[in-house]
Amino acid sequence: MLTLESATVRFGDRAALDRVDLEVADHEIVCVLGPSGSGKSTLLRLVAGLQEPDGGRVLLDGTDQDGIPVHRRGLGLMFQDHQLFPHRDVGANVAFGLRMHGVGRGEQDRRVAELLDLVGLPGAERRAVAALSGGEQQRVALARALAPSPRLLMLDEPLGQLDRSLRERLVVELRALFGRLGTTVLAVTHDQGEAFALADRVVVMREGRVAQVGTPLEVWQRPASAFVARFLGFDNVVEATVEGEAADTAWGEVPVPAGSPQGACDLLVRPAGVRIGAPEKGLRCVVGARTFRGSHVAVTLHPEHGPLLEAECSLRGTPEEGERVGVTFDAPECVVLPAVF
Ligand SMILES: Nc1ncnc2c1ncn2[C@@H]1O[C@H](COP(=O)(O)OP(=O)(O)OP(=O)(O)O)[C@@H](O)[C@H]1O
Repeated sequence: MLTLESATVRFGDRAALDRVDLEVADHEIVCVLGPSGSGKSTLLRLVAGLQEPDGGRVLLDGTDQDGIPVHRRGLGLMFQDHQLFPHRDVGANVAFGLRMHGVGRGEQDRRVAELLDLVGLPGAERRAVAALSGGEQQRVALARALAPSPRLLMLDEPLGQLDRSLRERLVVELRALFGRLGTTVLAVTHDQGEAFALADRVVVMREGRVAQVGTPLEVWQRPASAFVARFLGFDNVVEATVEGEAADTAWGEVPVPAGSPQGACDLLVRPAGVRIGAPEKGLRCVVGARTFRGSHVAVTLHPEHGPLLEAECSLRGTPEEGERVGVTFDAPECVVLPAVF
């Protein structure tokens, strides 16, 4: 469906996109993630035709899009700078793209009603946009983007302005809706929870390049680098030298799974793999801050040597702040990361 071949965009002497290759298959939901300034919006704008490439190609269904304007690319855009028309009602907003395509009035009305049903706002045609909640406005914007049946739907921070609980609910609804409609989606978000819940595949960007592509599970289980691991919120990352099934680190020797790459690397220890026990066994630590996270408690540990460690404790098994403990590590939760980009 969508192919980027060595896509490059420069602003001055800085590459906002640097030889990016990417494939999005029919019916696939791909989310682009990355820190601020990593090139996510530039990628979206390039595919939309709002940004000229300085190198490489954008192909849609095998056709080079060079010189094809935005409105001829057959895309649905739900961008932050494409807000709803505040003085038109919901129906007129949703019908906008259909009118542009010269769809007749009767067909417009039928399609608008169908889309409002789909996004969970049945019968909302005559409501004023200004009187809708943030979540409802987001659904109207989505219905408007979907109305002309785009071959590719592009979303820029689709749920950005909504509060967390609404986002979590909508993201599940969106995934189900796209699955039902068979919509191909390319979305950009800086919220990894949102990306992981929505996407079939995620693309993690760093400084204009792709740092990792994979299913949410693959990326979560096997971050490709220390950068990706840290971006996902894992802080227990240290330099290490692996020999056999042991890694030599600033925390001392840490066991790693059989078959791990050998030699100099970065090592990720997931918080669930940090086992807290009696002070006489393992790495001596003092318990620091404890943060309640709903299903568990995140505990910061100050080791006698090496950087701070985060441990995941059950609600009942959390040690007291200031307590002296001993830490051992679980090999299955230790991931050897290639020491590259
Ligand atoms: N029109 C422009 N002129 C000059 N530099 C630009 C322009 N647009 C983007 N950039 C630069 O290109 C880089 C990538 O920007 P981009 O907006 O694509 O990042 P992003 O990942 O979407 O960030 P954010 O999450 O903050 O929106 C940044 O360094 C940015 O400053």
